Amino acid sequence: MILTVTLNTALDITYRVPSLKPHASHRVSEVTVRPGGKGINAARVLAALGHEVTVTGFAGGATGRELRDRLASQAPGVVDALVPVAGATRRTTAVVDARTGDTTQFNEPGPVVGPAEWATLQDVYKELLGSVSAVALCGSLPPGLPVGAYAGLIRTARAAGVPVLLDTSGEALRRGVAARPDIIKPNAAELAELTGSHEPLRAAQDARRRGARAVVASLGADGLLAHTPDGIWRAAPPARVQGNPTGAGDSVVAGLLSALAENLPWPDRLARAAALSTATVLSPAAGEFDRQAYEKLLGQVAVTAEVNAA
Ligand SMILES: O=P(O)(O)OC[C@@]1(O)O[C@H](CO)[C@@H](O)[C@@H]1O
Repeated sequence: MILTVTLNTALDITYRVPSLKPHASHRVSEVTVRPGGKGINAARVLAALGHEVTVTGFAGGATGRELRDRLASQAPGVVDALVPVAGATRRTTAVVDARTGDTTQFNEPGPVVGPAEWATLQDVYKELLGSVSAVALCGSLPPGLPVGAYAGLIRTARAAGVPVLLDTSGEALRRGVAARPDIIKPNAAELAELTGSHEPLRAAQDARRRGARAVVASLGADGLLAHTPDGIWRAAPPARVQGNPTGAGDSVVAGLLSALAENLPWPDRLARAAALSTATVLSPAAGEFDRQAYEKLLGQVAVTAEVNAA
């Protein structure tokens, strides 16, 4: 069983408009609503790959109810261990410009989580850790939670002997890295913010020095860069694809955990993660991927070892 934690879950709304223009009124040609937030997206991909997966995090209000209903109906195989909160789960809106293919994202802050709710979440998490082989901690923190929330969850996972992956940003990432997670999965901007370096290889090395055991950086169309105790690799998909990139990073997380659960070596983990990520861009909504494209891409991702010159 794999566990994903999304402290700031979201009802994900995707609007498709013919052409997005600031200051203009738009007719939305297509609306997609999905249970979301980064860990929930990763869990949906893991379940589609055939893994047993449980999600925890917070859900509250009418949006939280809708999220849970949709999880039951749209995410078969994902076990719901979400913790109720008094505040309402946020909505996040992605607007896809059909002309350019560009996506613009609006993320609400999320409900204020109180100390008693946070304590309940930590109890549920500790109990779940007893029956999982790996855990991913994903996304932003809702207001009210301590900025070291993920760092605490990482320490708990380490004490339980469960491999832990962290995918967050800003100060939560900085504190989390210091708690020594097994893997972090920043994008280029998050890695640069953490380390002050815009050179991904140097930045990944620095992030490891700060405490991450392995770093897998998602570099958009340039694919993945992995800096690990076993070596350094780049994984590049065969070509740049057009589509909705929302959730592409969550599919990297799913690919890494899926291959970790099967005990695959790093190059195979990276090939799976890069293929899933690209296949997610080709599907209309986060948490979903084009299976045919994924299977084709798996054999086409180029994974190359890099010599560490630093
Ligand atoms: O505010 P966060 O937690 O950083 O990001 C939230 C979010 O934009 O990330 C996912 C795509 O990765 C969406 O499903 C979700 O709504």
